[in-house]
Amino acid sequence: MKDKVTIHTLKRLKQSGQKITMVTAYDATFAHVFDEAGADVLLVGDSLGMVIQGHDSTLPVTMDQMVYHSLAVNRGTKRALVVTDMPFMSYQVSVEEAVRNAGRLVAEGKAGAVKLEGGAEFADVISAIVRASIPVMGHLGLTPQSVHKMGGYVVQGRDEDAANKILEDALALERAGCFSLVLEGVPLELGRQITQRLSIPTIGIGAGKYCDGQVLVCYDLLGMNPDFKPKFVKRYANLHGSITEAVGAYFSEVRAGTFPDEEHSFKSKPIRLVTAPPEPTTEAPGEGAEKMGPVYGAPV
Ligand SMILES: Nc1nc(=O)c2c([nH]1)NC[C@@H]1CN(c3ccc(C(=O)N[C@@H](CCC(=O)O)C(=O)O)cc3)CN21
Ligand SMILES: CC(C)C(=O)C(=O)O
Ligand SMILES: [Mg+2]
Repeated sequence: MKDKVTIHTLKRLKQSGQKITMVTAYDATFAHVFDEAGADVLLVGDSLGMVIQGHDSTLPVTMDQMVYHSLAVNRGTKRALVVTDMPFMSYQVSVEEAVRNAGRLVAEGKAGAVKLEGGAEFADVISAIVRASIPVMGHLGLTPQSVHKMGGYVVQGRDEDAANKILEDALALERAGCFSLVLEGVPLELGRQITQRLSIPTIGIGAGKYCDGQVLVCYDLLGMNPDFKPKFVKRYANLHGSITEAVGAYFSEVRAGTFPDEEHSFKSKPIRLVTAPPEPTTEAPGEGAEKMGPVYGAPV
């Protein structure tokens, strides 16, 4: 087996100028495909609240759900580093709760690292988790758990003050002990400058080409949702189209009676079934007989 990716692998990739590949995964089957395809990092993103659960934000996602998906992704992964998002309210209340929850993701969910959103105001939380020997990935810029504070999913750091604040936060996260950080929804030039100023690798999503790596939500890059196409998403496949075609063909064949055919059916020697048909019932139909329909409820 190819060597497992660790936080040290990622630092070496930055130092040698090689890009880091990261994609979200939520289950073992997709994780296995992405791992074999060469992902360096698999992110069990709290975006699962939107793409798996159908919510309109990531806020309702719970710790138990992140543990469940993290374990599933872990089982499908051989080489990639599995990073699991800390969900909303699992690290904001107190340092103690944050360390305990990060510990659950690693101990119960078998994550190799955790990710949390926020800047300098979370430096104490991050250093406490790192002190517990749990690697932490930061996440700055467009931080979806702050959707109400941001007033929507809006690009961050467009003016000089906002850009400087994000750079300060990035430096604070590096000092606090993050091994890497996600930069989401910031202008290309800010992505470039932060990447240049940090010794830890930056992973961009809508943060331009100068980041040390890139991450996308797997369903976005695979083209699963024709109604979701923000500027930073590139579709490398049209799974929505392929799947619609595939299940459509299946439904047509079922309706036409051409599936299953002989090739997809089990054969045996000729068999004569000897079990007698049931005796006609003599009892009066009991309560609920009506609901059972004409076959069982039929008068005798
Ligand atoms: N499927 C999916 N992909 C994601 O990238 C993603 C999620 N879900 N859920 C969690 C967050 C939410 N994200 C989002 C959601 C919407 C936009 C969006 O609509 N952006 C517009 C407007 C940007 C602006 O006004 O500044 C765009 O065109 O990029 C961006 C990021 C990123 N994350
Ligand atoms: C988009 C990535 C960075 C993320 O945090 C998620 O998928 O939840
Ligand atoms: Mg997330």
